[in-house]
Amino acid sequence: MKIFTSAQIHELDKYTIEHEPISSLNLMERAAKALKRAIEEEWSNRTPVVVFAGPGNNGGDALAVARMLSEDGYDVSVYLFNVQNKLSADCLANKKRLLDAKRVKFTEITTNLDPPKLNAETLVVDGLFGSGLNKPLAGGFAAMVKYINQSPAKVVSIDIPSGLMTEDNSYNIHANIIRASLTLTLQQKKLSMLMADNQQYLGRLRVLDIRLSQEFIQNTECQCRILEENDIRPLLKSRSDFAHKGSMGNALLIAGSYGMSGASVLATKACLRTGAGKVTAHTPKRNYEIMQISVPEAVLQMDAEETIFSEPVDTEMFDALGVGPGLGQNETTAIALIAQLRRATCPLVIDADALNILSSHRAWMQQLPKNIIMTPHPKEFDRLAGNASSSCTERLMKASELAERLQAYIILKGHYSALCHPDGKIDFCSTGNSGMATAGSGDVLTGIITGLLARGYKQEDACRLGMHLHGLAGDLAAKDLGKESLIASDIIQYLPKAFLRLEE
Ligand SMILES: NC(=O)C1=CN([C@@H]2O[C@H](COP(=O)(O)OP(=O)(O)OC[C@H]3O[C@@H](n4cnc5c(N)ncnc54)[C@H](OP(=O)(O)O)[C@@H]3O)[C@@H](O)[C@H]2O)[C@@H](O)CC1
Ligand SMILES: Nc1ncnc2c1ncn2[C@@H]1O[C@H](COP(=O)(O)OP(=O)(O)O)[C@@H](O)[C@H]1O
Ligand SMILES: [K+]
Repeated sequence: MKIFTSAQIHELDKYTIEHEPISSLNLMERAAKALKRAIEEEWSNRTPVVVFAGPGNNGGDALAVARMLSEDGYDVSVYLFNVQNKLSADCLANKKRLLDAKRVKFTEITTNLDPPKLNAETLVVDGLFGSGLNKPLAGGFAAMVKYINQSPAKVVSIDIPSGLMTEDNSYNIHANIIRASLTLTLQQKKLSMLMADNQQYLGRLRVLDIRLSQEFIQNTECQCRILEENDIRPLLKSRSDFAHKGSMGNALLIAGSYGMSGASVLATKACLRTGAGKVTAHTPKRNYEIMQISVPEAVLQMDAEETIFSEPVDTEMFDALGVGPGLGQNETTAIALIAQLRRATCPLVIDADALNILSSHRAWMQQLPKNIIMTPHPKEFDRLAGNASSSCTERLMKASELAERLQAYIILKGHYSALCHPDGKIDFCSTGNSGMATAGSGDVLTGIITGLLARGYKQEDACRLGMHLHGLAGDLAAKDLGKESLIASDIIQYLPKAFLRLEE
């Protein structure tokens, strides 16, 4: 699914009107029908409805929805905000249709509003502003939003909670954004809807297909998209009948320190489960028995040190290197790590403590080879960037800039993990669930991506497929085991089923 900007959404709207062709008023009618249907699926016509409509097309949608709900027997009161005496053409047309229908209580607000009582039974339809919002809400609109938010009423937002920007909300006024129970967004999710810090406004999110031009959607380039199973399936490599372990990729993982051998166990197992022919784990001596017993399929390469990673190793015979999980941040390890990164001859994934080490030696970042893959979670990214971001969108934009500057692939992990490409594009992962918020999940991802690189996937495909498989395995595990009890090893255990699902 492509994520268009508000400017592109506007173009898409226009293109559909011109090329379907359909009048803009009929397109609004189509959107309103879809909205009305979705509302009726959740609330019966015994629910009193209060509609707040703004002056633009979001308000137009709301007025059309009000008319349709009233036709279906709902008791509807409408408040149309027209403080500048300027309504969009379709909003005005829908005001007329609504008044002609004569079924609703209608108030047009031109100065001050004496707000209606909103109780727990009331359903508020929020159609104040949609994708045309161009600055934070203030004045009477802000007061209205606060009034709605403080009421016990349920709120359904049309297209986007009023006050929330389609893209960046870093500088928005957060108290002046509607907190919806349900958001019915039109055609596609908006960028701001993927950010963790905006979830509080959205409530449940549903996307309604209003049949905007597929031709435009397919032919228009955009910076961001959500990867779906259809995008991922074609990436899968087949396995030749004549495959042997020497032809299926040779992976190296440098992971684990004393007390953190589990990280290397998880990464190594995940790497094996991803199909690599051979996996070598380089780890401190003291982890020998643990590794040997936990992952008998792996080849072990012991560090000279008992408890830490201390010396770079030759990577010439390997097809991929993953480094970082459970590595610790000892100064000796830091020096070994940077030497390792400099001399690595194969594709590289760096994660966890390897990223933390880079954060405390940021000058070294300039020496990183191109096309390196980094997999920070938000805190690791903030350390890497040198300062905390004020919002998730700001962090994402910084990650995208860093990926361009370093010519690297950066996976900013979370719900909707974001893969930032060296060319500025961003792919969001659609799989994964909150059950995966458990220690070790990230080590599993590092193992998976390293395994895919060893199997011969190009960096961008290894990242895309790796994120998707990781989340899908987590989703399949959660289906059987529930989210609460899920642990990182379960993700590994469900990797085979994730592959099977993609191969279906
Ligand atoms: N995309 C589609 O395919 C379809 C879209 N549809 C619907 O259209 C919606 C987009 O409609 P839209 O473009 O008219 O914008 P909308 O959000 O109603 O607001 C614009 C008005 O708000 C004003 N304004 C802005 N910020 C403000 C502020 N802070 N405080 C005060 N005023 C502010 C702005 O005034 P301006 O600043 O431009 O003078 C202008 O008057 C979209 O979300 C969806 O619901 C469907 O009908 C059909 C298919
Ligand atoms: N709520 C969630 N939804 C989807 N994926 C999640 C969620 N929470 C965590 N994950 C995934 O789990 C992994 C956690 O990684 P990380 O924080 O590095 O864990 P650790 O360092 O403990 O191994 C990431 O890939 C992340 O995308
Ligand atoms: K809205």
